[in-house]
Amino acid sequence: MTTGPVIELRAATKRFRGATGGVHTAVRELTMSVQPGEFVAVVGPTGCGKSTTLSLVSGLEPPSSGVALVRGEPVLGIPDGIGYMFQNDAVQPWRSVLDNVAAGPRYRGMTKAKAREKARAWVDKVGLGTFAGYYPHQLSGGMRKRVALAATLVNEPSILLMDEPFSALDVQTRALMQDELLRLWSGSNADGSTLDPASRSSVIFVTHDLDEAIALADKVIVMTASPATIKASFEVDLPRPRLVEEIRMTPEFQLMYRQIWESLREEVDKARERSVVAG
Ligand SMILES: Nc1ncnc2c1ncn2[C@@H]1O[C@H](COP(=O)(O)OP(=O)(O)OP(=O)(O)O)[C@@H](O)[C@H]1O
Repeated sequence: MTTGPVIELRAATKRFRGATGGVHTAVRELTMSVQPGEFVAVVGPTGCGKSTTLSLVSGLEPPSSGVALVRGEPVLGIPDGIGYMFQNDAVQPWRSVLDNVAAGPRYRGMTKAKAREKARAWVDKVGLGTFAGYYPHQLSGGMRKRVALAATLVNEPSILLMDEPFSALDVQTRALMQDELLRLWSGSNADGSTLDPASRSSVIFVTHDLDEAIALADKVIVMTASPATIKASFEVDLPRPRLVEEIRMTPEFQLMYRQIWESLREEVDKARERSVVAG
């Protein structure tokens, strides 16, 4: 049983060698941690190094210096129990909804019958019960996103890494998916009960959208313009369960928004100025 943070980056730096031989620092001396069951949103200007930060946690990229730890162990390769969701749907077009969701459990060695049974439950949970036999091209973008969410959550990840998963959706569908994510992450049941917070997945959710970050998260981390390091961290002291469209209307939300935007705006402006100079 892990007692400390589930995810920790300690002074993690990531440098990439560019195509022309130069070295680009994407992430600089970044220190952050995520506690068991904590939902952390990361916001920062375009291209600052948010995705690279996730790659350090997932083991897709080793740090150039500093350390990345998952459950107190240095990350060497992809740690167990990690689920991902990206902007792209990542659904398999040749598989039905049910078989897309069953693919993870099958890959992990479950029998076809068991995997489909488990997948069936998740397809129902994301509201696609009547579409289980459909193929991705027969679904809307929002429905494909539900498939991707079910296909990730069916594996019961203890760590969920999300890189702008809803940014391609229209505003209404996006709000529905945000509510759906919160409901499933908190383990809400029809009787109103929820999972003990420490048993929930630990989430890092990267987004450009400050509204989304505050509505979803327990903590919002603001990153600096490139290279990414932590500029500031804000605890989001808003009650749960939350409905994103409702929580956004509250004065507490709007106050938080103004405070965090103050911090983020400086970095967005820096990044814009640089892109004008570079352009
Ligand atoms: N594998 C790689 N090789 C070389 N450079 C890379 C690599 N991955 C990322 N970079 C560079 O690192 C910087 C940060 O990229 P990253 O994708 O982490 O930023 P981001 O904040 O997620 O961007 P966005 O907001 O646009 O999604 C960019 O300049 C990018 O070109």
